[in-house]
Amino acid sequence: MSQPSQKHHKIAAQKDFKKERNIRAMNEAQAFIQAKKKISPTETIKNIIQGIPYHEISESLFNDPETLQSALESISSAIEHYDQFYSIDQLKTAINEAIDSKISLFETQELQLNCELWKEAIFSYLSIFKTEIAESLKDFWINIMSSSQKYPSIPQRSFQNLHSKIIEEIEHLKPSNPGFSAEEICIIEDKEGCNGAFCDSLESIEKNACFSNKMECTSRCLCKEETCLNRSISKNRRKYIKDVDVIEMPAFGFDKRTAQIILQIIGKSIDAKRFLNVSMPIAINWAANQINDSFKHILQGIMTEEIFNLNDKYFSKALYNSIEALGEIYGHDIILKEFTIHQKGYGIFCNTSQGIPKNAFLGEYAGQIYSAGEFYEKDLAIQNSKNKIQPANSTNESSNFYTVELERNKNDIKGYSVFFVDPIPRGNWTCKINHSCYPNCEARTVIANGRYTIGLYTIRRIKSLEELTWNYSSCTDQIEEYKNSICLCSKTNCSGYYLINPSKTDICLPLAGKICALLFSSSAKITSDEIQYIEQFNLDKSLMHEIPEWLKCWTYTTLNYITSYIELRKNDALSNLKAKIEAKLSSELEKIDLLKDSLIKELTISLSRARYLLSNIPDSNMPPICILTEIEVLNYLWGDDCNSIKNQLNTLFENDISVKVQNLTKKPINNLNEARTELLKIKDHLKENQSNNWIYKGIADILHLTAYNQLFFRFNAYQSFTSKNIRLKNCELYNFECSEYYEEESNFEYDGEHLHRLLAGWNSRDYAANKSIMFNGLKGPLLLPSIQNSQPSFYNEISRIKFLNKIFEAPLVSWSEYEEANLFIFDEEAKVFGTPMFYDYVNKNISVLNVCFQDLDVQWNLISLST
Ligand SMILES: C[S@@+](CC[C@H](N)C(=O)[O-])C[C@H]1O[C@@H](n2cnc3c(N)ncnc32)[C@H](O)[C@@H]1O
Repeated sequence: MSQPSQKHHKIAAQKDFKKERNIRAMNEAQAFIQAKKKISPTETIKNIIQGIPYHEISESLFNDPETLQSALESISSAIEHYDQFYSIDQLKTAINEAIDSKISLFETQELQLNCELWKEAIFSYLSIFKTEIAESLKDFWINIMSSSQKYPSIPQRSFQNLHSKIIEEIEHLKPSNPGFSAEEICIIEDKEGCNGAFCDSLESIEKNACFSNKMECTSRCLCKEETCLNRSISKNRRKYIKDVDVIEMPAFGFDKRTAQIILQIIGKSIDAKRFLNVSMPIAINWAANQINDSFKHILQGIMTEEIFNLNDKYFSKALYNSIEALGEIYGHDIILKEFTIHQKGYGIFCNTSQGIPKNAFLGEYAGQIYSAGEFYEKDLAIQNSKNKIQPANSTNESSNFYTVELERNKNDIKGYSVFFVDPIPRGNWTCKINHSCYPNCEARTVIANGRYTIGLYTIRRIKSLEELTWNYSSCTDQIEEYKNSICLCSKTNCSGYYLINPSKTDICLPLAGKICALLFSSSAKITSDEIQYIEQFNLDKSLMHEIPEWLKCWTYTTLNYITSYIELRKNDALSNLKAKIEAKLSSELEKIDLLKDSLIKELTISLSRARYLLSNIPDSNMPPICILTEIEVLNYLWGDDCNSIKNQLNTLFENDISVKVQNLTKKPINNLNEARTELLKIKDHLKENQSNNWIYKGIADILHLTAYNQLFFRFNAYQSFTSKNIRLKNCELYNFECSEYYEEESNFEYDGEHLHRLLAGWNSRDYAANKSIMFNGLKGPLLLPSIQNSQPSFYNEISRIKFLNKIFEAPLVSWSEYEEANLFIFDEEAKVFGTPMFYDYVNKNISVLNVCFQDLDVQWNLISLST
């Protein structure tokens, strides 16, 4: 009986000081929060709880320091345990549990009662500071969101599975189209054996002599047959079998932005990263239903399922609480949008309870092998066929990234080459393995049974239920395609996209350089020294066989160009890194060597494609570019043709009596210099007599550039042609299962300038197909605006200065990249190309290109343009 009255007495006593205490504590806490502005939610809560005058609430508890200490510790650990995020309700539950677990340990009933009172006081304090807690949560969330905003995120994704049924047999060496002879291309010659070192792990195998030379280890090698990874395929070592060791099923993940948000909530400790990289993906993919609020559902699964350890449970609870707490403030629907999982099609998962060990051979990446020429030919035919049904660009479906490159080694007797393995018409389960930025498998080109093939191996131990992944390292130069390739690997180091955009790296040589190479190849004859130079690179012998002389010259010039470019990059690296440590320098040099390899790869692919085209073109000995002779230039500037500059000027000023251009163009001309002088006179006339008319000043500037140009060239158009029909299976075109019964024929119509675009864009695969990319690149540095069509009405003093500055600062940058230059119009049907900026570049690069060009003397002076 005494106890309840004691409680009443205590409560009455508390009422007296409650008001005063609340005000004081609130002031203290507020002062603290104000002083420290943005403190984390945990800190805010700790400050509030520490500010409570415990001795005033419960003297007897306070007089028992040991008990108080232990009770405070349990509250503290309850707060720490949930880490950064709290809602008031979550806190109450946590503190309730923490204090209740202590109450039964208190010896006297009085202490137990005091403790209850104390708990109530804490709750009332938390309610008083509700707004502060919510504010601090909001601040934290806003910080997280603003720093995660820069990462790519998928609003929604509809993945279309290309084909769900695939063959298990490896049929990758049988050509499906007549004329495609991949079978012979991929046979390798036998050589000596290795010394037995570095054969048993993928990390070290690069150092193995046979492997690095793309040779097969055999009984003549000193390595052990049972452990040699280079012999996995030929020895038919254990392969992992679908539906037994591995299983194909829908695969899910989240984007980089979500991964970053989670990391900021749970921290970046090793355990937190392990939770995100390993446990979360397992939970996501094995959750029974992936519905709207599945994120919370998945986290609940981790908290209850036995396969997840205490760390996983701890982090999933922290994350769960955060999502709940934020949902209470912002609304659950809004917060759940930031924690969404998406499907990435199907994937392959480890289906054995014991997992898969490191360095295990999984299987061959089976598929049809194509040479580069054949592969792109087929790709264009597929596009053509698809466009007939659905116009180009009308679909946002992400592209087909099933094809894998297979490189024949540069030491191979037949020379270096690149092939493409396409699993769509005939592949196996390995083509269903998804990409990851932190993969557990790797694809390697190996030699097995005398042939090149791609083997898939594990590079880490794979846990039961874990998804198998490898890093695609695939490039696309189409920015839209790149942007659509948002990666759902859900890893802490995710790069954001599963494709690489080469323009983001530095392998883009300027278009002027590529046109320059074409220009020199068309005017030169190949010498025996140059042939020897090409031979050093050991390019595929069949690629160089029976090709026109100009293409050999182009190969030489381009190789020379790549070598000089790489040398320049290395010299830069050496001078920049001199003061730095040697290890950094060697890794920088290694990167530059890799860049060289990738440039040579692109050159090889372009050559293979050019050969394919040339076999269809009857006039293939004609080079694609031709420099205009003096007479041709004279005709272009001052001839009677309606497109000559003189006649364009006449048409332009036909009705303008204030401009006496007609009179000036009547003068008979005997040579090129006279024509140039006349053009400059017209330029001066427009500038001086029409000083307020900026339209004329714009034309005058273009005339100036035309008159000073020393090098004009044109593209020789070849005959257009339609490629031979290619038989395509329905699975290559639609999302049906692959079947021999449904086939259709398709081809591609090549226009007369397809080859030019292909060679001018030799490290850009879509150049050939896309006319506008090349034309945009030519605008300005290689093609001047049309005088007749350009009447730059907004051309004024400011835009002129900006425009000239751009030319001086970056003479080779396409004009489509800056606003002022777009005041001019370019003739899409232009036949004659060339600008003084390009001529200047050609002259500067003569030594690099090692081609004689003396007959063009440099007279041009850009500075005179600005006056
Ligand atoms: C070789 S396939 C992999 C199997 C594919 N998921 C399927 O169901 O057929 C490559 C395609 O899978 C999807 N994919 C693979 N890895 C991905 C990732 N990390 N994120 C998003 N999508 C991915 C992309 O659509 C890609 O074009």
